[in-house]
Amino acid sequence: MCAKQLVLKQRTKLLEALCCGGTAEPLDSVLDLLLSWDVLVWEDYHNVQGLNKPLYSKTRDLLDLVYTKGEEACSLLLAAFDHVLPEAQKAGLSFGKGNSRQTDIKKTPTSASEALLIDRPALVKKIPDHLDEVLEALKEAGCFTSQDYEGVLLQMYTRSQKVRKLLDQVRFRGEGAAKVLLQYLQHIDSKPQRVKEEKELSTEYLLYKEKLRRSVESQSKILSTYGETKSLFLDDIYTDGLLEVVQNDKKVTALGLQDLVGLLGTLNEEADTILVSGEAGIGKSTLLQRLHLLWARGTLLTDVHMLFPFSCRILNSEKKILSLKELLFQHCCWPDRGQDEIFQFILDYPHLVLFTFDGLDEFKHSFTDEERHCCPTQQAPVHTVLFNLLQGTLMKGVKKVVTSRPQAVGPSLKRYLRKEVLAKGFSPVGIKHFVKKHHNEITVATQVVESIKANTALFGLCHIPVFCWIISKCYKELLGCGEGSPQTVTDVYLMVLKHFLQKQVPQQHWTLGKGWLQEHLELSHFKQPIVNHNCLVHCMMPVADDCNVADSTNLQITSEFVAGLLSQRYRSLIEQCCPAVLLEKKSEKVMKCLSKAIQRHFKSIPPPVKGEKKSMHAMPGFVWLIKCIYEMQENEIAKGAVAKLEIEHLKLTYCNIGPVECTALAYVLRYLQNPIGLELDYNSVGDVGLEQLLPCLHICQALYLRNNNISDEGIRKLVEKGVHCECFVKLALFNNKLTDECTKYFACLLQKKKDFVALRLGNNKITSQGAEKLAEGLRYNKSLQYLGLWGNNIGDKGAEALADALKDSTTLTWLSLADNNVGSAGARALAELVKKSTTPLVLWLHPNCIERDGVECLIEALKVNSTVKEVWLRGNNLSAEERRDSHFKSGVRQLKSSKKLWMRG
Ligand SMILES: Nc1ncnc2c1ncn2[C@@H]1O[C@H](COP(=O)(O)OP(=O)(O)OP(=O)(O)O)[C@@H](O)[C@H]1O
Repeated sequence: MCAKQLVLKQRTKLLEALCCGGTAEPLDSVLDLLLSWDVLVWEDYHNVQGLNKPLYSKTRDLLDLVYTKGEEACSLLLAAFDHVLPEAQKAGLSFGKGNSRQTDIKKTPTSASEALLIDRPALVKKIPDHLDEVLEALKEAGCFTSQDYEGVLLQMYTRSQKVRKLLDQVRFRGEGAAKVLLQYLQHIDSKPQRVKEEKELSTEYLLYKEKLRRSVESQSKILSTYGETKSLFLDDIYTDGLLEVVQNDKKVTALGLQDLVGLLGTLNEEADTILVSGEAGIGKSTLLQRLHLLWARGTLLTDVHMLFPFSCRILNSEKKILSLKELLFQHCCWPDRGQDEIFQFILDYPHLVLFTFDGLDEFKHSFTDEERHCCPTQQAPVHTVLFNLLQGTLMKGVKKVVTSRPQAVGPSLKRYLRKEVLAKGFSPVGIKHFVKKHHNEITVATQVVESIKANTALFGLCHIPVFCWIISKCYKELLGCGEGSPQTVTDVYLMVLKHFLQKQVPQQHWTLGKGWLQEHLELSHFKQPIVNHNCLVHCMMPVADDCNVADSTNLQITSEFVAGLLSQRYRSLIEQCCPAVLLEKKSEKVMKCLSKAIQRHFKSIPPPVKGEKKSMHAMPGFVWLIKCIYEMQENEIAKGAVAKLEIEHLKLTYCNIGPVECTALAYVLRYLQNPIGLELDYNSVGDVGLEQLLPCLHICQALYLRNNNISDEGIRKLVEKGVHCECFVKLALFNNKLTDECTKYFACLLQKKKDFVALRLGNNKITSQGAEKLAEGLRYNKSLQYLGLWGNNIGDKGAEALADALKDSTTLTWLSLADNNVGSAGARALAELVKKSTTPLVLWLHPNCIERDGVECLIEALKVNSTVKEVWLRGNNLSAEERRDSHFKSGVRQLKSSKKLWMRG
């Protein structure tokens, strides 16, 4: 389709993509590019910008104007959109072939004004850091009046808008002004930007900075825990948790606290807001507190001069309208003198300032970008100020870190995020460190660690720091309970209850069984019953009514607990608040609700496309339902909920599944009647979660665990069980933490399971040694169809070993050794495999370092064997000359046209 047609056909989508953020920045950036590429002349630009035109009208006018300019202009317009829009907003749009050649070649300017026009997109990025000095230079040279000067600095403009105003004004002032600006910019290039030296800064500023640091330090030194009287110093207890970012290519990368504000994981360079998201109790507030403390001590974020910490819960109580200036000074730290000067520093050096907002999920207003507010000294309701800060309409350039539970962050906020950091709680080593820090006595710490490790369900729970804290706090109950250690969240909550009750009663009552708890609940140490029977079933109503429970984390947490309390195990505990018969009824009702809700989920699956499996993609709330069932610990309920379900594939990608969720899933899914493919890609299963999944491995025909932080140890346990599971035949482990160590387990799996079909191990750290080990297992296997090792480093030796082991295979149809450092020696060995293959094999060898002789061997092999389907060789080591060689070309041409060979040249 030609560019004009693309613009016309996608008009609505283009309009929406450019304007949906509500800010003029994307449109302005497109206009900059079009001016620079000569698609628009100055007059066009002013016509589009118009006076007081709404954003949508401006964009419509631009689309109309460029459309009338013809095919080439439309092609460049699409290229500009492609350039400006963030990836998330490009979905569903086609930008055609683009006009990349033209956009890459810069015209040679014939005047200073033209040079500024051609470089406009780059200047808009560069000048903001030097705005004041550039303005001074223009004023000094007599090119700008005071009015011009002030007109550029109006507070309603963002930083890049100020630069555009400056450039427009320079153009208006003529060639002389343009020359002065160009000269000054050349001068800037040779000297790095610097903040005023500390000694040049006023005493007021320095005193304030010190006061702010001291205030932040004293606020963050002590960990605020639930109802503790004793102070707990953050330094004594802080344990590093796991942090991850999802990059643009969907790759998950681990992150340290020092990288939180850095470039790693940036998705949208224009945005300033960094989100730290994670489930309840995963440690978001504690992480922020640590960040504050380290900044205040000058050991982290050393380039940040001022850090302003906010709590969204406290902001809720702000009823007055107030300006940003008032918000900063009244809520964080009051300047004793020089308010204006200090605030001016913040405005002048936004990149040296950081705002943090803890607990956005607790803020009573939901995020919206409908109300604009961009003036830092103008008053507005606190939610308007906060939302405009997060969007970047207000104080563009100041980095903001905001924490929230995931449910509270919708798509409207996501589009303003610079990056999203996922807090994933403690690693197994982290759990050990935390417990050791918590207990001074090493013997107690060791006992607690041992008893956590001995119970895998509890071990899973402890990766959530708040549970780790509870367990450590209630260690006496854990170690001396005599009724088995906690398995469910309900068990843990009741343990806390015992802990508090125990503090109120004399020492002789220290046998802490369930009976003890019941006795004390009945003795009514509390004036009111702990649980009101009306609230019990009420909590479960959203399930019955099919409301969107996924929106409310607190409701989810409460109803999990309620489900646990209503189970057979604990019902007796609450008999005092409700007659037994009624309780029985309520419990039955809850069970029905859960079972029905699961059925409803499955009924919503559309009928499978012919030839495809009946697949269900879990809706929000599915995992929570499973967790409620787990809390009840009654096999019959789990069985009743899933036994009759007919699905072949269950997709739970990006569902925030960690070890706790794995325990619940395995508990319920083990009752499925027919084997399924269980897809858990892009979660945080880890080795602990993988172990938790083992009880349901017998119903897994396929297990997909891409991007899940799994290491060799996890694989050891998986294979130990997997070899005995009859229907388990496919495994995908792309992008985990696997090394050569795991290949001996896979070799054993392949050797013992004669029907294993697919093994995908791409993007791990397997070398030639691992490949050789794997080959030992492959020699015995007569069933494998798919073997994926893309993005490892098996080299020639590994390729030779695999080719040799697979040469007699009658089943292999896909082998990926793409990006594995394979050279010609490996290619020659693989050519033998290609020659002998009796299957429609597809072989991926792109990109590697195969040279001409290796490629020729593969081509010869392909000519000999017509059953082989495809060989991919793009991105290997052939020079342009070799590719042009006529003999070589004729060999390739025929294979390429029959689509058997994929290579360039
Ligand atoms: N990194 C850590 N080191 C030591 N203890 C931690 C850490 N993270 C969390 N904790 C413990 O877990 C408790 C809960 O953590 P925190 O309040 O930070 O979680 P959160 O994710 O902010 O929870 P919510 O979403 O409920 O606000 C803390 O009070 C502390 O006892």
